[in-house]
Amino acid sequence: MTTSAPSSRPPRAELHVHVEGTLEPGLAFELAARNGVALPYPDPASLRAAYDFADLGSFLELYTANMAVLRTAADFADLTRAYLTRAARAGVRHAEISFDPQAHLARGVPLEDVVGGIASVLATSAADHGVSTLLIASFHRDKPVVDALDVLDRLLATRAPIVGIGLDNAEIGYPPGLFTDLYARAREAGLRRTAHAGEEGPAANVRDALDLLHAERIDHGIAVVQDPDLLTRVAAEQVPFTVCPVSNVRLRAVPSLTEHPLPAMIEAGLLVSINSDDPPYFGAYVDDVDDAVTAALGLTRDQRAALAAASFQGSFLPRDRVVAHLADVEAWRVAGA
Ligand code: HPA
Ligand SMILES: [Zn+2]
Repeated sequence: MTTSAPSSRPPRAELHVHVEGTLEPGLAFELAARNGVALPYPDPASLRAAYDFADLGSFLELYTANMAVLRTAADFADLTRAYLTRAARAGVRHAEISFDPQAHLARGVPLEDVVGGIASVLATSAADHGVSTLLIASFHRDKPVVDALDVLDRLLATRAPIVGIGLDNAEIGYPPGLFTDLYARAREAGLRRTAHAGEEGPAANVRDALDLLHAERIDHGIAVVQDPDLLTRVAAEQVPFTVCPVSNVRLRAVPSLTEHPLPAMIEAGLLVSINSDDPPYFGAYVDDVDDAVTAALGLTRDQRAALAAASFQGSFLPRDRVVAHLADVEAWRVAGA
């Protein structure tokens, strides 16, 4: 009888990944050639070498510039497919994928092509990749709320297959309170709600995302450790936090993985998962993130299983699906015990 070795990584959900941020330099060059777009780098290796960031702003500049190669529904489909292929290898069983509709509208790419291209691949992701998927429309904090409201209305009018909304881009100077109308409208429309908060900004942004936006989940949220009262509250409420430790180091929100607040968040009893954010830009898909934090922080198998379990518990999946995934995580945990 043969027994297969226990998988080295747990099954997990990825809850914090921007589809535009999954653009590999090789695919960027392929799409550039296909669309007759010139990239200001001679080859993929030179582009990858530019993935060295001083802060969130310098990352957003390159991330936004590279979107120039995404022109057609087929481009968005290819991008999404490439991510799912790699995510499946990382042990991802469920992915909640964000996209930035405003970034593409600003470049004159029709909303239908963006949503249609991504959704065409997500529709069969479980069969094709063994990864179930949900789509999140993420709005830009540094653009006016009326702009976001207009795009949300268009997404609703066209019955875009989105499960919820998010909030991303620059954080400093753009507090959650600017987007109360957007989140109220999404809530009325029955959409789920997540928001980037406390990435570069203060813990108050996490509190405001919860209290003013009624966000159900917080993306990043690492600043929460600076506010003991808030930390106690989010632990009691089991608010999901989608933490991206490698992203935080690469964008210099945190000096190093060993100094990352992830252990403090775990210690406080938060419902915290680990995620990739923008994998090629930060040199790590979620399996690489798992390996890196495990090595840097000395995580135990039980702690890694708890992070994977939290990824399903923090998802927007129905309860019965969460329970089924939790059984798989538990099987992984005991297989290595
Ligand atoms: O981590 C992020 N923060 C803000 N905006 C973003 N857009 C892509 N990734 C991010
Ligand atoms: Zn993000």
